[in-house]
Amino acid sequence: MSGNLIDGKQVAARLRNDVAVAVKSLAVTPTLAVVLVGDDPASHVYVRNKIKFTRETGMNSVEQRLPADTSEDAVVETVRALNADPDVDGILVQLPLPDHINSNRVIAEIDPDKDVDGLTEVSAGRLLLGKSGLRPCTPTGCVILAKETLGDLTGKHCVVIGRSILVGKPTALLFLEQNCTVTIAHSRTENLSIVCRGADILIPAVGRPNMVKADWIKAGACVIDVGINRIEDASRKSGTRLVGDVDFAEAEPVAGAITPVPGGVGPMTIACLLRNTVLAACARRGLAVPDGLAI
Ligand SMILES: Nc1nc(=O)c2c([nH]1)NC[C@@H]1CN(c3ccc(C(=O)N[C@@H](CCC(=O)O)C(=O)O)cc3)C=[N+]21
Repeated sequence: MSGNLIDGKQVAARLRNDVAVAVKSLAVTPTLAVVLVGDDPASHVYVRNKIKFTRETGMNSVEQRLPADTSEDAVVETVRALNADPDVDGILVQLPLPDHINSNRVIAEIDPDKDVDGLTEVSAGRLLLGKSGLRPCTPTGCVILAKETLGDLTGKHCVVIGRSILVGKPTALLFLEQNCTVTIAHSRTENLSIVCRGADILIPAVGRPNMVKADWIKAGACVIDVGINRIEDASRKSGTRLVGDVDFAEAEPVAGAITPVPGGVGPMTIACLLRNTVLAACARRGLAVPDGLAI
């Protein structure tokens, strides 16, 4: 491995350890509830991992598995029951939901104080207004990795490619909170490569394999690749492999630091979910943010 790799697996393992230490220090055991509707195999793998890590960090997990033909009303009722359960600190509704269910309606039902994905309107509003609240996991993971690499981010030019509600917009706001100068670039941005080349921190979050080329990157820049794209690869047993939005082979020699895919932002997303579960458990009880979990 080259010296400029940002090891997301290692940083995530450290954060999970910090979470475990924080959990031990609490008088209560935080509980994460995961709602999984249907039988999408990828979703089942993700949920299994989330539950495994939740238990490894000393927390409780409750799993609500519902069949694919569950009605929207029934999913809403499930969320309401978890809202009302005082033992549940965090609620995660695994996305995507089956086509006949309106995800927005289901997410809107989640108690914002239990919204460990940071997806509700109230969570988004709190982030925009700079109020305390639960922040989305992938964007938080990006900030932690950038600070791990660069230290204080004040004054750095951060270019986020992508304006999604899940990643692009909240990522821009979180880096603004770190006193960065933030540009949100997207599919309609003119001279995209030149805009990106101005970045001290470049964060592609588009979902297009190998889109970001070497000449989009300022020499020495920190590149945090949010893309997780499965592409065909006949040389693999599975016939596929994961790549990011960055053409890694080209970009790696130019970047000062760069996250691989897999092993970059992905593991941080799950670690930040665990962190949010502890933060939710503390905030609901009026407790301060535990040592080691502040950003
Ligand atoms: N309510 C909700 N919240 C989510 O946060 C959420 C979701 N639904 N639905 C699906 C997406 C996807 N997602 C990932 C998390 C970790 C990895 C991850 O750890 N990836 C590994 C590789 C895993 C592999 O090999 O397949 C890595 O990048 O190293 C990937 C994807 C969270 N999501």
